[in-house]
Amino acid sequence: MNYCILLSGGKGKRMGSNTPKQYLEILGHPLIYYSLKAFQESPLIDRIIIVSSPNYENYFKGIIKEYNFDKVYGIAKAGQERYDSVFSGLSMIPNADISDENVCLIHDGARPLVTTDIIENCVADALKYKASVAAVKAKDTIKVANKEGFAIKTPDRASLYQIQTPQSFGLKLVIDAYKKMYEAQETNGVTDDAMVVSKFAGVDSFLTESSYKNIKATTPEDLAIIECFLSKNKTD
Ligand SMILES: Nc1ccn([C@@H]2O[C@H](COP(=O)(O)OP(=O)(O)OP(=O)(O)O)[C@@H](O)[C@H]2O)c(=O)n1
Ligand SMILES: C[C@](O)(CO)[C@H](O)COP(=O)(O)O
Repeated sequence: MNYCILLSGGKGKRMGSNTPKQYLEILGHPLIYYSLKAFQESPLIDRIIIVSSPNYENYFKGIIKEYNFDKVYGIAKAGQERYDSVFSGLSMIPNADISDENVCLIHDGARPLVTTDIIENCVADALKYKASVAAVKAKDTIKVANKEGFAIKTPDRASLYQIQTPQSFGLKLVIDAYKKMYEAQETNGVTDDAMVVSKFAGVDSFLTESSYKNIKATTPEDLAIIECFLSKNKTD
């Protein structure tokens, strides 16, 4: 039984819009619709848990019915931070399914360009390596800055990757790691799930090759790029 935790509980401060970015409409649908559809269509995903603010529960109930998104197992309540929302989603999984034979893909609802191929590769690598993160090689030269704003180091680009979602793990592994993080009260600076699994379960994630198109809507200019790729997908 493979799960997807689809995160839709953020406020999108960096986007600066009144509506949280995952509900902004592009080509007739809110962004969140596109990733929900991709997970619904993946033959490797059995159940989807959406994590959202209660204000959007009716929106989800509506599209689940309209588009027959019958893999949606539940809608969990979003937390204050991304990691709280992830744990809220994980907490909905029944004990009987908590085994590393089952994998859980954690996905940002603000990444609408995830594909069934990316999902397939993530599931395969999570089963093979226990932990996988979708990633692309950094294309730009990356500098490390000092506090005064001067570039002081240039890490070797060959070892730098931009990390995306899905982030995929054996179910027991990821749930145990999250529990340990809360027990230790060490949540400072946690921006993704691979960090939690590495620090609290000692398992490093395999970098699963993803696509440069799988971008996250973070700031307003991302929306034009996403619209361009989504419209291309429609005509391909
Ligand atoms: N408390 C939170 C915070 C984030 N997310 C989700 O996690 C994903 C990635 O987070 P990010 O891009 O940081 O979203 P926001 O927190 O909404 O953005 P910002 O940091 O600009 O406020 C998004 O799909 C977002 O909806 C969530 O479910 N619950
Ligand atoms: C998980 C993530 O999408 C990986 O790139 C990211 O860390 C989400 O949060 P951020 O605040 O945009 O870093």
